[in-house]
Amino acid sequence: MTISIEQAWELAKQRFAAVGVDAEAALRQMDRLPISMHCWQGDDVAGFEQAQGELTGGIQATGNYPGKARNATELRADLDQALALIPGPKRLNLHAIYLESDTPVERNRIEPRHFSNWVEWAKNHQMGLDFNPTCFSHPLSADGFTLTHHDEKIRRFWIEHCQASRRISAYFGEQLGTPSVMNIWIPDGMKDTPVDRLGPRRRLLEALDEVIAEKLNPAHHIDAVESKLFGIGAESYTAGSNEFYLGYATSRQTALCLDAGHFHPTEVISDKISSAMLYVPRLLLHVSRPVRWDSDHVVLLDDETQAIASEIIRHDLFDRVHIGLDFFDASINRIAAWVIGTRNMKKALLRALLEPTDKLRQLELDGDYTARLALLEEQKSLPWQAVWEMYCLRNDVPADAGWLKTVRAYEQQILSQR
Ligand SMILES: C[C@H](O)[C@H](O)[C@@H](O)C(=O)CO
Ligand SMILES: [Mn+2]
Repeated sequence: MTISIEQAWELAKQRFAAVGVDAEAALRQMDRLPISMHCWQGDDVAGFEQAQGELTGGIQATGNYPGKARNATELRADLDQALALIPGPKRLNLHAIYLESDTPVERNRIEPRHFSNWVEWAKNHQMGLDFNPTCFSHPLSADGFTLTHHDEKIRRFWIEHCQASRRISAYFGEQLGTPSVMNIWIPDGMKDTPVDRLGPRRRLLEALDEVIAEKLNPAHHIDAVESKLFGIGAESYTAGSNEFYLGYATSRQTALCLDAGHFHPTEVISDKISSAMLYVPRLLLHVSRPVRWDSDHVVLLDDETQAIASEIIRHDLFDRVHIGLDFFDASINRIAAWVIGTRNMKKALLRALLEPTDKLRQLELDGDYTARLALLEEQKSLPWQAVWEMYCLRNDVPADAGWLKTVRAYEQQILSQR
């Protein structure tokens, strides 16, 4: 006998109701939690500038799976495929190098019009856009410094690039009716032990203050800053460290971006959310999967992804935490990578929404840690998957691994011809 998605859902609803959880309410909450998908998974962070150079800045996309997007039209078509296989609200996160122009445009001269096709596309999808200045893969970042550069002319170029990026971000927000989160990440650092750790950080502080000086409508644009521990070729010193940006975001009240791959190997960002939230107005998450280093593997439904989701749900941080993804795997089908990682993030959110948190909280307050552990473990095997499948059904996307067939067909018809 085959049990239908509807039948399994009815049974699951009763199982969750028995532990005090309203599964229907959980599905309603899912619609309040968009995931910002990163465009750069589709082309290995190459972008569409006229003079394309190599990927620099201490980050790497490894693998050469065929079929990567070569222009914005192809990237949008690939995104369309991925989006159609992921349930619920999504956003798209763009980098400045994904501009469209017939003639070369210097990065400090980029304008909203270079992104108008993206805005039209987002309108058609009823999606918000997020943005990032691109402070890497450029001749003026070749020596490893951008906003911290000791050469005032080069520093000015990157300040202007970030200022121009903010105006594009505000244009996204104004056009789409939802604020664009603009994240600043710079690769600046040193391979070997520096003598002067303070100078670059002081210059970064001043440069960022200039970048964010222009007042923009917070309904259109949100500033975020992203720290990092080290990059390839910048192993000994990173100017934009965790302490630097926690201080910056706290003192300037910008959003703080926590990337899962940007800390020491045993540190987890799930444990940083509750601390940072006490000091900064908003968080941006770059959910990623570091394997031994900041390797940007596809997000799994693993303990840390679950812990991140649980933190957001348990503390009702829906409106203060922006969930973005940051992985780029070039060794597998790139559309499948988006689908797997984004569905996993959403599954983690749903599982968190199906947790009997009030009961667990009470047990903790009562000091009954035995029951807390017992319940936490038992609820892992409640039938959340039946709720997930109903969510997929209602959103008209494949409930199970059936989505892979669609990706394979697209690979055969489209990707293999590139
Ligand atoms: C391409 C992204 O902006 C980049 O991955 C950045 O967010 C980062 O995490 C660098 O390690
Ligand atoms: Mn990141």
